[in-house]
Amino acid sequence: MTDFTEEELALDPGFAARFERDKRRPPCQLYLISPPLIDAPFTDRLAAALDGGDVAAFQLRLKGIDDHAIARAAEPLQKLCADREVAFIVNDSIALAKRLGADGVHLGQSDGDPREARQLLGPSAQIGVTCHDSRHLAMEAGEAGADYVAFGAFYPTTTKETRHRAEPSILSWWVTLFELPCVAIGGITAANAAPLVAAGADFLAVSGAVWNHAEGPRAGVAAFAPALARVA
Ligand SMILES: Cc1ncc(COP(=O)(O)OP(=O)(O)O)c(N)n1
Ligand SMILES: Cc1nc(C(=O)O)sc1CCOP(=O)(O)O
Ligand SMILES: [Mg+2]
Repeated sequence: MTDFTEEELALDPGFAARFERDKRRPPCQLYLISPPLIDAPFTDRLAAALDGGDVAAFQLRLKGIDDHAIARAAEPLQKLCADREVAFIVNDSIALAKRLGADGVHLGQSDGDPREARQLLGPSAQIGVTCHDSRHLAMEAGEAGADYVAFGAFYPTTTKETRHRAEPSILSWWVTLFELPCVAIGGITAANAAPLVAAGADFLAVSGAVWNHAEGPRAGVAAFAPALARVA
């Protein structure tokens, strides 16, 4: 443990703990979620978003269309992600993630068992699990072999109807106790992201703030850069 002066600790008692935590964890990164519906030019929009700054992962989250249509839409997007070394994650379906040879799958609480996903997708697949605002669900997901746990929604969102509201304290609780990465999701924008980063989020999962940015998706990603720098 680094030594801090009494003055430093009196000014901010949490500083030493955050300093040690942040030394252990890589900087917070963006995890981009697709809009629920896309059209053909979306590949160009994704390319523009990836030009805007570092994106660790892209999740294909299409709603209301069947797996064949998702598979067709996925092809150019998956190639683009591979070219840019961005992890390509499929939402909801273990079977579709397997069929596409995706880098991973994101599972909601009723989308399937992380153990089953591990068996089918193998040891290198990234398996994420929605845990809402529940410490219990997050510990269960960790025990089931998830590669990350996702908490949310932190803010109001128009991308999805949400029934759970999470507070930044669940992130700081998680990162104090566990090494497994945590994702924050729900209504996150460049303007409201700072408390989530300060609380220890390893990834910010973002959709609307990028795709609906007034100056386009490239600017949408670029806008997050200042917020992603963790300030102790
Ligand atoms: C990173 C991330 N976190 C949470 C979710 C939400 O998953 P789920 O609860 O299954 O809801 P849908 O996205 O399927 O509507 C997510 N997709 N990604
Ligand atoms: C897909 C999703 N899951 C959530 C959860 O709380 O589990 S919130 C959400 C929507 C994320 O999109 P945006 O960044 O536009 O709010
Ligand atoms: Mg789901």
